Amino acid sequence: MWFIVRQVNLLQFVAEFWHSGQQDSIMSRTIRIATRRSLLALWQAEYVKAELEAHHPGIQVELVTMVTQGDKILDTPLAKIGGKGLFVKELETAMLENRADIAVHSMKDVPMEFPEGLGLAVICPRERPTDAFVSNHYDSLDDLPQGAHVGTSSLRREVQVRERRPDLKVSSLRGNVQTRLGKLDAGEFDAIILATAGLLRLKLDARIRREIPPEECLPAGGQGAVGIECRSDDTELMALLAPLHHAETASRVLAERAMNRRLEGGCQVPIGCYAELMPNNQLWLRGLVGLPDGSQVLRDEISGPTDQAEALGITLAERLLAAGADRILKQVYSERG
Ligand SMILES: NCc1[nH]cc(CCC(=O)O)c1CC(=O)O
Repeated sequence: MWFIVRQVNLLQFVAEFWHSGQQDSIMSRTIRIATRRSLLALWQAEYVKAELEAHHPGIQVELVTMVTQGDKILDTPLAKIGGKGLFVKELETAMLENRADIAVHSMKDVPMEFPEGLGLAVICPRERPTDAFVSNHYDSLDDLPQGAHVGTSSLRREVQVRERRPDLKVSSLRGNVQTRLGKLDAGEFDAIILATAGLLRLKLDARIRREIPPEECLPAGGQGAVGIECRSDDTELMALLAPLHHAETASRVLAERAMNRRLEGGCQVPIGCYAELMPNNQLWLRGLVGLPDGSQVLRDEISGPTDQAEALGITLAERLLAAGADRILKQVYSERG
């Protein structure tokens, strides 16, 4: 997390550099965006392309599309294939080999550590961070009949669904957003849970039966936020990216990722965390760790100054660990291999 902090300071520097009238040579360069080919990944890359073009008229931006391990392995639950960064490694290699300049990521899929030579330059404004209940027949989890079948790709959602409704059958649902909706429509599930942000970005708002509030389903760290990774030595590029950075979102995601990192969790673990900005520069962070069957769920929360986002995340993680999160996570990892 120190990396973000360092990069944000660096951003201040490059913003000044930018305004000091050095932009002419920069405008002639082409920015290559490495991206996966899923519609959601392409939406995010196109969003960054459009933002760069709006801030820097005349600049050239290209998409370089690629397929990642995470796109290839579709028949195994994410928790089993594990491997942090399943969706990012190929994009990172492309940047390190100078076949691309930036990669655009959903922050919830970005591993905590970056390879030598790469770092997170920018976090863009957050879309809605919640999960969405999607069904062709029912309005909400509470509305589902006894024993109904729910599909979800994440242990975090499974914990919270089973805690609320131990009678429901929850199974793994993999694939991109369209694939998952297709499985629902084919009748494989009575309902599925997806990130609201993905549905909104793909103009699938009509599929959302209910936006689940964080009290009922605490989101994953970084959910709904898009981040931009680039080579750490490319200060010229960072100057161009600087206007896309959103400090409020960055503070929230910093706290969430600090908690995840201290718990050694990623997107594929039964951990929820969600930070909100409150009046007087306060940050409110909530965290959750649980067993996928919902039989044990730990929750805690913390508030403090926004400029201590990272420390708040670490403290909350340590409180959860002291309350037994360690034991819960060990049990989950040993069961899921
Ligand atoms: N794990 C896949 C993933 N990564 C990011 C999003 C949605 C958009 C976001 O959180 O920014 C999704 C789809 C989902 O969980 O339904």
